[in-house]
Amino acid sequence: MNSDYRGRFITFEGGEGVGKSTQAIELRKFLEGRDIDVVLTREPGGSPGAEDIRHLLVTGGTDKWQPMTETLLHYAARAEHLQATILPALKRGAWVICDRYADSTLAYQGYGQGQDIEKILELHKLVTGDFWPDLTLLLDGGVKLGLNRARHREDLEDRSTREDRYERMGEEFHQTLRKSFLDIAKKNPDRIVVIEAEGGIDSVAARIAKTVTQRLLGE
Ligand SMILES: Nc1ncnc2c1ncn2[C@@H]1O[C@H](COP(=O)(O)OP(=O)(O)O)[C@@H](O)[C@H]1O
Ligand SMILES: Cc1cn([C@H]2C[C@H](O)[C@@H](COP(=O)(O)OP(=O)(O)O)O2)c(=O)[nH]c1=O
Repeated sequence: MNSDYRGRFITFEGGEGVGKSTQAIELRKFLEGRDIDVVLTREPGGSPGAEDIRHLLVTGGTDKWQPMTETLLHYAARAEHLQATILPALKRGAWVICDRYADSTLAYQGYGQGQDIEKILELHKLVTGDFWPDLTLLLDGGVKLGLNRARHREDLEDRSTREDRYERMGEEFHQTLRKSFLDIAKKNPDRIVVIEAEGGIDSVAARIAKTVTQRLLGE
């Protein structure tokens, strides 16, 4: 537990389109129903400066950045987001739900794009003071299911502003990601819980509510 703060820090992780944003909203409803003050945010982004950096990362050609540059951009965004949004909320006692955080850097830039995992962990210490969530919910489901859900969502968006740079990295990349997230979960069993992403929104939400109740509400 991050005992310096009264609030709790919960992150959602997993591949594209597995339902992270949907379930983050469901979890907010669940916690607010228990009179908990909730801040819902996302990475990359979540503060004005970090949202500017997000735009550089999620649009344009798939190979527009050197992998090291890409890692540093994610950490630049995270530094802004932590200081401007996450830490102030936790200090005042709110619970922060964040759609992606540092496990995404390990999976995408580390396992996916070949950056050295130990170097990313060093960078994490340097930038965040080794700040990790109290609980991470890893949504795990078939890659095709996620990419199809994500594409369906994007069909509804304006083509010129689509945030689909990572989705265009190909199915093999996303298969690697799924294995990477499961590997990261195995290495961090005290922090990360794997949640089955298949099934309707309500049944996934019920699995998550049960986990959060057991792990953080002490019931
Ligand atoms: N359990 C579910 N069953 C069917 N469709 C879902 C489910 N969860 C989310 N969706 C839909 O799939 C798409 C991607 O979900 P989203 O929450 O945006 O995923 P992510 O944040 O992981 O990319 C959205 O159109 C969403 O409405
Ligand atoms: C936080 C983070 C995200 N990403 C990528 C994963 C996502 O494809 C993209 C944008 O995140 P997001 O909007 O959450 O994507 P989606 O809803 O489709 O899952 O940024 C990284 O590569 N490294 C990181 O550290």
